[in-house]
Amino acid sequence: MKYVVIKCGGSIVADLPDRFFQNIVTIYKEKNVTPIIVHGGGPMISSQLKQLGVVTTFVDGLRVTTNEVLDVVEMVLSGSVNKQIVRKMVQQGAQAMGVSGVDGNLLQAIPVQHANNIGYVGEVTTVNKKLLVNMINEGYIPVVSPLAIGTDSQRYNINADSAAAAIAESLEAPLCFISDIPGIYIEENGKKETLHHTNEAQIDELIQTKVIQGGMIPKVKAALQALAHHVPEVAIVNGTDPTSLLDFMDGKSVGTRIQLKEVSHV
Ligand SMILES: Nc1ncnc2c1ncn2[C@@H]1O[C@H](COP(=O)(O)OP(=O)(O)O)[C@@H](O)[C@H]1O
Ligand SMILES: CC(=O)N[C@@H](CCC(=O)OP(=O)(O)O)C(=O)O
Repeated sequence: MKYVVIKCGGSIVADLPDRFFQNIVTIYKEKNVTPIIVHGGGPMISSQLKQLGVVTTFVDGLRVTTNEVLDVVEMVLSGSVNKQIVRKMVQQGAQAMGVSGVDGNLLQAIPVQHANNIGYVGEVTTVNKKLLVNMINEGYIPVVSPLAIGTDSQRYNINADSAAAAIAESLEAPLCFISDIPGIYIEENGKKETLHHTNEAQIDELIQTKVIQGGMIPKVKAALQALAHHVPEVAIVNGTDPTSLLDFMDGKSVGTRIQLKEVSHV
């Protein structure tokens, strides 16, 4: 069976047009490729924390996660955002099933290694592929929220880009990041340009020079990690562009394609 992992960023989820969800159904029903949706929800978590008067901070694009923060992360991601996406898919005539990475041990994690103490932030060690495949065989499109469980039953907050990469690795499936930008920007002669292709060496340089910042850091790191572990293709595309996802599926030039090594594109 052919799969594609579609990661919907929290920056764009609320603005994704019906057409985007129709395109996912087209991929499933007409192209015979099974989509697995993984979503974020960073801005929604931040706004809920703000309403509760909890200060939130990020280190290298990862949210410092105390137990108090973790409660809100789980409520927002596995509750409202996950169900919003499931409903959108159902509206387009698909059977979708929302699960958190905690359910059925879908995502198992250990604490992320970081120089600072960033709390209950995890990195995925195991994906329960059998559970995903069972859901798919029953005719459901999985919609996954990025929490995970540890061997000690501790919950972990997982950056959604890295959760999507781990799932793509386990299925050896292409990975498409849906975001609020048309791809990775660079500055050329004082003008913002979108890179059509990039690779590990250039990404390292763009992080060093702070051209790539914030939430883009875990995204490109997840992309490179996935490519190093049998994921055949990765791109970052804009979710409001009506054809970007279908163009990605058709191998057309869209957004920023990421490769490990520089390849000539003439
Ligand atoms: N070089 C860059 N090119 C494009 N976006 C960048 C770059 N550096 C930082 N960003 C930021 O990364 C954001 C996308 O990452 P993130 O906020 O985590 O979104 P998502 O919701 O897709 O996970 C963009 O909205 C932009 O503000
Ligand atoms: C550890 C960590 O940072 N987790 C993220 C999980 C959500 C996420 O990644 O959402 P986006 O895809 O919208 O960025 C967070 O708490 O914001």
